[in-house]
Amino acid sequence: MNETVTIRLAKQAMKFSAAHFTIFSASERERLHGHNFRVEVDIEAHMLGNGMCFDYGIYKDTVIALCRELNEWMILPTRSPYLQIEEQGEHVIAVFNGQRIPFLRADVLLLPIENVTLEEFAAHFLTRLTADRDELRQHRIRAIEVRVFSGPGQSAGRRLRVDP
Ligand SMILES: Nc1nc2c(c(=O)[nH]1)N=C([C@H](O)[C@H](O)COP(=O)(O)OP(=O)(O)OP(=O)(O)O)CN2
Repeated sequence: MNETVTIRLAKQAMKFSAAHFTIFSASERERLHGHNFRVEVDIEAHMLGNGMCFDYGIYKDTVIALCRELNEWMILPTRSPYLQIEEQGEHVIAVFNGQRIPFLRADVLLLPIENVTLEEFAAHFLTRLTADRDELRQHRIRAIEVRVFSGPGQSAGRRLRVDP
């Protein structure tokens, strides 16, 4: 059974609201703002007989849980070449181009990404969804693509092919 199928997961619950600013260079960034982000996942897999591939409910729950992890935070990147992050008591200070931008620690989520962009969010979800390679092989998954939207008509997709 070598035929493949693509499962698309784009449930209403695959969303998160977050604040951020995109950094364009060592001296240029956006002002602080937020979005209602949406996530869609395409999973290409082999059919397993019985008229189906793997049970996609597993990944539906995982994507929704990952969205909840990112929901209602001010998100800062820990791997930016242009932003330093200092933690001082109850505050997190984002240091950018000589500016010191304070946030309450309780409002901040530090993510191991280079920039808070659609591309990096897509990579974050993809990394988490493909962490267990044995599970992917067990489900005979060939590739996963994650697409993150910052609003209608604006998204970035990242794709990973899984070695058989
Ligand atoms: N390659 C990328 N470029 C930009 C990104 C990104 O993630 N990757 N992100 C931004 C901004 O953060 C984002 O676009 C700002 O939102 P903006 O588009 O201005 O506002 P809306 O989402 O509300 O869209 P409208 O066109 O204003 O309706 C910029 N570049």
